[in-house]
Amino acid sequence: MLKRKWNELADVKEELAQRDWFMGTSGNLAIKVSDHPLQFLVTASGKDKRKRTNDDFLLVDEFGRPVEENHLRPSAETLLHVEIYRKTNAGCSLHVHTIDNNVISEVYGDNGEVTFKGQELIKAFDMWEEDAVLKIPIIRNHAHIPTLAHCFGEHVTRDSGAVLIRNHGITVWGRTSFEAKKILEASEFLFRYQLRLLEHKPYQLFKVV
Ligand SMILES: CSC[C@@H](O)[C@@H](O)C(=O)COP(=O)(O)O
Ligand SMILES: [Zn+2]
Repeated sequence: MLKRKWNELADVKEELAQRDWFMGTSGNLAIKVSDHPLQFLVTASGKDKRKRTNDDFLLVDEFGRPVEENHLRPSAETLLHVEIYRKTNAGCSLHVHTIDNNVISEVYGDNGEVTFKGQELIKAFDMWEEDAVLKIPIIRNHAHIPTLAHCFGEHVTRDSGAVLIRNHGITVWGRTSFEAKKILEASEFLFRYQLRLLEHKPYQLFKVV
């Protein structure tokens, strides 16, 4: 089981690396391994996530503490992943920094959310109605990680979702790694679309959905 989950997360990491979504060692990923006790694999802190090595992940418990002591440190943002696995049935959570998600978080940060409507790709969030509105919350980038995790956790109410951290990045989660990756890719598509749209229609910034 552990080996299978390890390889699954390593494959996701490789795909996201191919998209160049781990600039400057940023980003962290996690995958649940067991519910009782709650344990998940998380990326080791500060690594170049474009490389595939035997030190890429370590197993942590429900508090984000390593299950076995070794030379690896869990991601500095492990507590955000803890929020997800404690509160939902999610199986995988992904955090990346991209230019697009950072710019969107700054442009819409004062609103506390960015909304999308009338876009085919919001179906990736399981929203199928024609007039559905997707809201992605934007939270402050608290340097104190327990505070950041607490603010983040207030938006973790479903088994899949996405939260932007202002001028930092996005964290998404899903029941499976497939779903988490789908939500991440759809979010980045929507962000790039919105930024491109603003180049052509700057007044769209003030449009209320
Ligand atoms: C220099 S990368 C930025 C980090 O502070 C952090 O935001 C991040 O995403 C990666 O931290 P990590 O501890 O490697 O998981
Ligand atoms: Zn980060």
